[in-house]
Amino acid sequence: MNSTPTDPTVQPVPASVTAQVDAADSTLSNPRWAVLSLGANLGNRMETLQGAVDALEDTPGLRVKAVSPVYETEPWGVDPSSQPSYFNAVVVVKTTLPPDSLLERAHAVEEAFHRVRDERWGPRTIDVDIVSYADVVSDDPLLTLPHPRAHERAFVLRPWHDVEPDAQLPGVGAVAELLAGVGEDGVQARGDLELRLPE
Ligand SMILES: Nc1ncnc2c1ncn2[C@@H]1O[C@H](COP(=O)(O)OP(=O)(O)OP(=O)(O)O)[C@@H](O)[C@H]1O
Ligand SMILES: Nc1nc2c(c(=O)[nH]1)N=C(CO)CN2
Repeated sequence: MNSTPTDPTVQPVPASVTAQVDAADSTLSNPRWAVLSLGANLGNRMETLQGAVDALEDTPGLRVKAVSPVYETEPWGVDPSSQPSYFNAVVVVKTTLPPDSLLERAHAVEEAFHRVRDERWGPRTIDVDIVSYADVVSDDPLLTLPHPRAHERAFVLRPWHDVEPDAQLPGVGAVAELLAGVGEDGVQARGDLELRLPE
């Protein structure tokens, strides 16, 4: 049976769908580098951080390429005596997931470790934030890139600098310079602890 352009069953594909599929196709054939920040200040912090690294590596379309040293850090953004200290680290990944799927996966990892969201900057078993995704800059509140507070957080910049000394926070500046600007108070290297890079 012939279908002609006037066939009412052949609907044009909306431009927004075409754009989304094209974007997904180009991401699939072109893996991107992304940097994720991990933080934990409830429960067994090391076990949870390692579990999060392993869960990320178990994600189809995502490979963990580098894992930073672990830092014990004062809670940032709140009275530091009001919460337990955090363990923080960053991971550098290469991924064919587009940014929104990477965020979904980050949230799934948080849920797997029973993260509860009640108060802003409240204590948590695990927090997985997307610090940067390739050179993408976006002010979408659902996924702001780079992370809107990464440049003021030594608990992100210090471990990132360890694994990528020449890194740039897209649209903001060199990680080394941002780190020099914020200083390293309240950020203590835990040389006695180490996260394993999945095999
Ligand atoms: N780069 C990003 N990484 C992770 N979440 C983001 C990002 N940009 C925007 N968000 C949005 O922020 C929401 C709240 O995130 P979350 O609960 O992790 O915040 P938080 O860790 O308490 O604070 P902060 O955002 O300051 O780290 C998420 O549901 C997500 O939609
Ligand atoms: N030290 C430290 N402080 C924080 C952290 C964190 O991971 N480490 N995460 C927060 C919300 O993302 C708020 N405050």
